[in-house]
Amino acid sequence: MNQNQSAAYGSIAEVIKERRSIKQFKPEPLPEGLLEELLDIAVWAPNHGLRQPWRFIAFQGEGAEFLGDAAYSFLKRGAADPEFAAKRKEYLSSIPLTVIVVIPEDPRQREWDEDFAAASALVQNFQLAAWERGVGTIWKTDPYIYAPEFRSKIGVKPGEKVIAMIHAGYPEIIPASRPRKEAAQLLTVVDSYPESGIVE
Ligand SMILES: Cc1cc2nc3c(=O)[nH]c(=O)nc-3n(C[C@H](O)[C@H](O)[C@H](O)COP(=O)(O)O)c2cc1C
Repeated sequence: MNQNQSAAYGSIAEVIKERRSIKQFKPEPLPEGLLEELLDIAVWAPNHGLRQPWRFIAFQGEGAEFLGDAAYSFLKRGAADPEFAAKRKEYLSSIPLTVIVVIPEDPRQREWDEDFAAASALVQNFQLAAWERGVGTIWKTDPYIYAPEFRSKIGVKPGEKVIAMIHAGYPEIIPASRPRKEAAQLLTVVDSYPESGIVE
């Protein structure tokens, strides 16, 4: 990477710190091809054995309406407030783009953990690449992603794990950032041989 390239969009550190989770989006759709462009960046996430365990299901346009209806049939059946269910349906239907990220469930614990971690890195890559282009996202894990009926309606296969539902679009409102703990409060540095033989 040369200096000109790095100056084009701001540093990685800036993009990481300035990205915010966006809940309110402008109605305009994202440009054609942007979804594929963002995914082609996101898939450069580290992943063990280059298993690339993920696949994606995207909803936009009338697809967003379908997604809203699928969530509504789940929400209205539960104890949830009917007004909440209707509002959620309307909200989901209005989101310019929703991407579902899934991985196969792996009966081997290590591979399963690795694939989950790799797909999480992919989701963050997607969010950062989007933010760099002025597109807001939010990573959602709403309860319906665990509901068999909702999952099968939206094309998630048995034996697949939903890692994220990513909503995306141009931000209507960018919320203020909430501070993070300083690393110094969380960090244990071992820079001498522990006398007890154990890191305290
Ligand atoms: C695994 C995961 C699941 C999340 N699920 C939700 C969710 O279901 N609803 C929600 O409002 N935000 C969700 N978020 C977004 C967080 O609430 C958000 O990242 C956090 O409030 C910090 O805000 P920021 O991203 O703007 O810094 C999720 C984030 C992660 C990493």
